Amino acid sequence: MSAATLEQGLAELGLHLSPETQARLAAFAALLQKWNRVYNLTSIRDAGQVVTHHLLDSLAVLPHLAGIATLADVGSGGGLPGIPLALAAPDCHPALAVTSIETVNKKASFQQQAKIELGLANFTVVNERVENVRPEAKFDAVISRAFSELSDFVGLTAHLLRPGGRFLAMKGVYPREEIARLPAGFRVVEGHPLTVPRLGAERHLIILERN
Ligand SMILES: C[S@@+](CC[C@H](N)C(=O)[O-])C[C@H]1O[C@@H](n2cnc3c(N)ncnc32)[C@H](O)[C@@H]1O
Repeated sequence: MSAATLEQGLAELGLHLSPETQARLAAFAALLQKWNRVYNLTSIRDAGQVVTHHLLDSLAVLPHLAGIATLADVGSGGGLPGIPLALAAPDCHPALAVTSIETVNKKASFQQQAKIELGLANFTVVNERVENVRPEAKFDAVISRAFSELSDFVGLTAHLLRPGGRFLAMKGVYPREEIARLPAGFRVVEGHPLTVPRLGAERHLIILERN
């Protein structure tokens, strides 16, 4: 993994993370690559692409998390975007706690191992189908990347949100057709184009609320 690519990418995102946090992000990337061989966590195997497609892509949403203290990452796979967000939070969003929900046991086990190895106090793993999760306290927001189309995302996760909570959907091209298929009771309140350094692909963060 190129530490310089990460450092430069973070600067382009306007994120000021300490050298220690950057080292922990690099350590997570190394864990992901190491365990990918066994657990098949991601199709991305190139070290540089792990930085752009996983670390920087996940962290690009950070400026849009203002006011959110509890965040559920649904269908998190190898811990994306949840683990990079939890790693960066102490430097730029100290109130943030991330709960990661993943149904596949081996992926959740990887995340638990990463939590232990990286000492992630603000990160919790739940190995369960999201529809079966009944949190003690509902979340300020739920986020997902590459999980499902918008209508399924809101349908499967609405029970996790506190009143006034928000759905954050990380998407590629602006998902006009998915928005048109949203069920009644949900609306898009913000749509942000995201520029992820060196990714070379469109990204959008779509923010939704209940009506
Ligand atoms: C395409 S992967 C995306 C993983 C990660 N978010 C990323 O961007 O790399 C979708 C993940 O959602 C998980 N998943 C699918 N249905 C789920 C459900 N009902 N509850 C929890 N996780 C689910 C799958 O096991 C898979 O790991």
